[in-house]
Amino acid sequence: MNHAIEVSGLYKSFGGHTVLNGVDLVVPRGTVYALLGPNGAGKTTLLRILSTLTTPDAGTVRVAGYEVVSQKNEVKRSISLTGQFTAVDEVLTGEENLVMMGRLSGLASKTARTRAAELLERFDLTEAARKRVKTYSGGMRRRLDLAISLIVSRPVLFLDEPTTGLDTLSRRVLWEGIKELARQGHTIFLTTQYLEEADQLADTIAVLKDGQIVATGTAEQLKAQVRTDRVELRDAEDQLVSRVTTDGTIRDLLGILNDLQSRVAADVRVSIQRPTMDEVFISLTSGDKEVSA
Ligand SMILES: Nc1ncnc2c1ncn2[C@@H]1O[C@H](COP(=O)(O)OP(=O)(O)OP(=O)(O)O)[C@@H](O)[C@H]1O
Repeated sequence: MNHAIEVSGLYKSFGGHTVLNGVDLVVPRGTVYALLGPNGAGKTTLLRILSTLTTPDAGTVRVAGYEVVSQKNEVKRSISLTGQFTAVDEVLTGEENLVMMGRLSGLASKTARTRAAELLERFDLTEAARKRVKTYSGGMRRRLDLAISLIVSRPVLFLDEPTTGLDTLSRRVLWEGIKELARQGHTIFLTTQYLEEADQLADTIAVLKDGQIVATGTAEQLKAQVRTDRVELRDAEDQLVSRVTTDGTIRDLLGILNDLQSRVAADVRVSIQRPTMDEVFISLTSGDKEVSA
C-alpha cells in the first residue's frame, strides 16, 4: 500500500445533477490533507464516499489499501469519522461517554479507562471529565466528539469541518490534537471552510470546484500558483501610497520601482506582500488566476 487514500476518476450524480465530475487525488500516509471548496462544491459527498457512507457511480476509491465498495467492511475498520454534529450522551460525563464508546468498540474495561484518560488529557478535558456533557460548551463538545472518534486507534481519520463555530482557543487545542495524531502516523483528511486552518494544519491543500480538484499543493505552492505578489509603498504614517502586482523577478521589481521613484516621496517604505490564503481561494474558485489588489 503506497498511499492512505487513492481516488481515480471518481464520479457521483444525484438525480441527474453531477456533484463529483472526475476527481483524482492521493494522500500519502501520515499526512494531513485539507479539502477546501465553496458551499455545494461536493466536499461532504466526497468525504461520505471515502468513508463508505455513499456509493460512487464510477471510479476507483481505495482507503487504507481497501476498495470502498467491494471491501467496505475492511475500510470501515480502518477509519474513523467525525461529523459536524456531535453524537454524545448529554446525561453522562465526558469520561463516561468515552469509556462507554470504548467498551462498545470492544475494548476491555481497563483499556477503555486508560485510553479515555489519555484522550481527555490530549484534548484539554481532564478538568471537565467528571462533569455531565450537558454542561459543556460547544468547543468542549467538539473536542469530546473528536476524542470519542479516536477511542479505538484507526490509521485514517476523516474530519468534516472539525472546528466550525469554535472559538480561537478551542480551535487551537483541536489543531494541536490533530497535529499530534499526524505525528503519530495517522493520516488525516479534513474538510474546512477556514483557510487559516488549511494553512496551519495541512501538508496538502486541495481546492474542489464544480466537482473537480482545481488546485493541489502546499499553502506556499498555491500562493505561488496564483502569482499575486505585490509591491506596497507606505508613507511615514503607514498609509498605503501605492500597490502594484509583481511576478517577483528583479527585472519586474526594478521596473516598478523606477517607475514609482519619480512619483512618490523619497522616504516612502517598500515591502513585498504575498497573497493571503483568502485571495488564493477566491482566485482559484472564481477561475481567475489574477487576483486584483
Ligand atoms: N443525497 C443527496 N441527494 C441529492 N442531492 C445531494 C445529496 N447529497 C448532496 N447533494 C447535492 O450535491 C451538491 C454538493 O453537496 P455537498 O454537501 O457534497 O457539498 P459541500 O461542498 O459539502 O457543501 P457545504 O460546504 O455547503 O457543506 C449539492 O448541490 C447538494 O444539494
